[in-house]
Amino acid sequence: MPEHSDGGPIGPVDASLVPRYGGAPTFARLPRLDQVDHADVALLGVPFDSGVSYRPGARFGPGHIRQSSRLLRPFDPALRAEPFAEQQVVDAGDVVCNPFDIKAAIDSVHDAARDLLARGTRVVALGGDHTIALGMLRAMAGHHGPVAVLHFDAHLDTWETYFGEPYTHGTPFRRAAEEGLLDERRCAHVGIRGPLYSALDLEKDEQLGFRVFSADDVEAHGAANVARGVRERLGGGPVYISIDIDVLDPAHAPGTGTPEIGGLSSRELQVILRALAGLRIVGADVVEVSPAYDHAEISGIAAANVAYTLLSLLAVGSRPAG
Ligand SMILES: N=C(N)NCCCC(=O)O
Ligand SMILES: [Zn+2]
Ligand SMILES: [Zn+2]
Repeated sequence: MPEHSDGGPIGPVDASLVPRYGGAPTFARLPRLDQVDHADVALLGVPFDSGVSYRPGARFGPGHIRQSSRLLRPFDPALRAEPFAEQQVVDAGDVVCNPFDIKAAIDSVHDAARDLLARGTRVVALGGDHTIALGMLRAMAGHHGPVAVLHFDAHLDTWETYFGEPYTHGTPFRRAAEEGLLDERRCAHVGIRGPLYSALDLEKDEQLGFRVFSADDVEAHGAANVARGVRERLGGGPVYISIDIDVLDPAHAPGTGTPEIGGLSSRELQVILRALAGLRIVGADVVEVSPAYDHAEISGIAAANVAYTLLSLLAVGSRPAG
């Protein structure tokens, strides 16, 4: 059982008392949702990858990210945060997603996130392929109204259809825009690169309300300057952060389904994420980790640490002002 610290949040199992390679397989060895009275934040596994266009396997992402989260420690020096002590964080287990019915799977993600939000619990989803962001965004907009999306990815994911199918991992943000879930004045992609289908892809993407901060922009201007531009774009309203692990260069995250060269380093991603402290983050996801293509847990550890930074940002953002 995880540690209770004098009536405050129940944190992870103490790694100085119980070896971190043993114990419960929850994210960071945190308590499960059913072990606490109230959760401020839940990690929610979404083992689903029926929306992929190339390499499969992201359905095994949640388990892999949890396994790779065992080395996380309680204090985040970069943000001067204690993400597990300042708020009650739990592992809410996995959504039951139908692998043969994509629409039904998106509904299941929506229902699970909606129910957590209704109980005052913010959600960080661990995918799964990028299709699942649509279910998350439906829940976010249902609760908060249209939200800004800050989307880290090599890919736009605003394409129209694949094989005539509207619900895939290359199309969630187009569907979300069509459904009115997004505040189109405040959305942005970070890390875009690689070949497109046509020059029109970028024009259509812009019409949906996205501003592109490309991987080349990060190289030319530096991560800190890009982060400043991103913050300006996002403004003060609710923000949903969606992180496709393929935003990282394949050297920094080989375990993914549609890798593209010339990506961000894990360091650059950390710099940009940490610069978001203080924004009104209402939810997030980390998607597209496909463990069969991973080596030495490189991608799993990147994803686990990115999720940790998201938890720190949520802790910092919910501190009383002043
Ligand atoms: N969401 C991710 N990772 N990839 C989308 C790529 C869609 C394509 O194959 O064109
Ligand atoms: Zn991608
Ligand atoms: Zn994606």
